[in-house]
Amino acid sequence: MASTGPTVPPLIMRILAASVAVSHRAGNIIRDILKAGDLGIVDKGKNDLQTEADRAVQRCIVATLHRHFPRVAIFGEESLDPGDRIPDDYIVKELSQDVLSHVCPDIYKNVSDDQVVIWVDPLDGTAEFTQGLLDHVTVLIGVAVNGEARGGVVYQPYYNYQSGSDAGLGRCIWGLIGLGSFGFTLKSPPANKNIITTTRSHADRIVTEAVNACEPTEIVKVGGAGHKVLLLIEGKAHAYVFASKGCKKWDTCAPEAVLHAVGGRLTDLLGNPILYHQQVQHRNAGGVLATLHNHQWFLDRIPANIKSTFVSDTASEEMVRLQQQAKASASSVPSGDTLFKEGSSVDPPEFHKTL
Ligand SMILES: Nc1ncnc2c1ncn2[C@@H]1O[C@H](COP(=O)(O)O)[C@@H](OP(=O)(O)O)[C@H]1O
Ligand SMILES: [Mg+2]
Ligand SMILES: [Mg+2]
Ligand SMILES: [Mg+2]
Repeated sequence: MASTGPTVPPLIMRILAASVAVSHRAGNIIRDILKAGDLGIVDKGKNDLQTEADRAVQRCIVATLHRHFPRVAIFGEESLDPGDRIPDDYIVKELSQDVLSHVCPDIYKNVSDDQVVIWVDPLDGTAEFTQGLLDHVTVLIGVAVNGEARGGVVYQPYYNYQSGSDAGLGRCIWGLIGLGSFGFTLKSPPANKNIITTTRSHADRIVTEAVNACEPTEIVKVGGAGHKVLLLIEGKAHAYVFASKGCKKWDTCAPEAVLHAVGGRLTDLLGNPILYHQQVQHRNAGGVLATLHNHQWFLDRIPANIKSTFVSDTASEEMVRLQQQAKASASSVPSGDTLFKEGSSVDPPEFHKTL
């Protein structure tokens, strides 16, 4: 009788195992670049910084994941020259055995390459990184299945950096909806307070107004979407409120999956899901609201005049669909798809399957 060799774990488990493994390498790259001292900072726009660490880590993660999963779509935040040489030691061949030791939930067993999109933020919290607020920095790898955030890795390279040399530097948190999240201790926030976390470096009048409308007893302004979601799952904040279109899919995909896997929610400000399929616009034009508990209570606090300026992904896509339908049925009708085009045109170019 022919032997049936070792069974290959399901795709989603292999992607998470490769992502966890490469996130540790990413942490080393970030720490080495900071130690070397030349951050090579450029401003990609207005208050939108990029450093050599962002560039190097994107090369490492995208090249590694593309090598393992050549048919899976990968979007990274940074726009890089596809001709860039990638050092051999940037390709991480190992898979995390810790991830593979978990049993894959049945719902993912038949997921195939074309159903998956990976969203990579090589360094989240760049502004704070350049200012030495090192625990705000995370590396984010989000795994979407059929347009929904399902799995995520949030690696914090400077976790413990102020705890003395005995404390292990860096930690990896990962999760999969249906399986759970690992690498931290889940804690609820204090019941007698209402701590709101929000941006430290991208605030404006509307961002502040939305936070104040949530009746905070305390406001924690810190960098990074990943870091703010860590505050939620470790009981240090009740809600992450960001009434801005500045966050992108790579900022929210991994944190959303990790949060959701422990019972929390991350939606836009209208309470609608953020979408993560291949064709979706990259910016979160509906803003961001994340909580571990009482999501609806916070949604109800966001003022209607603020809500009316945000557009959910579902609504944008429906609008485009209707416009395409109208165009097809009456070619003489002038096209009016300005809103979606505006949203798309401000997105930074992606590095997608260019390796
Ligand atoms: N107005 C804006 N323009 C560009 N990026 C923005 C932005 N507002 C938020 N972001 C991005 O969203 C992430 C979280 O923002 P914040 O730290 O302000 O809460 C950061 O990711 P990066 O650091 O990966 O670029 C940040 O740059
Ligand atoms: Mg950035
Ligand atoms: Mg980011
Ligand atoms: Mg980034």
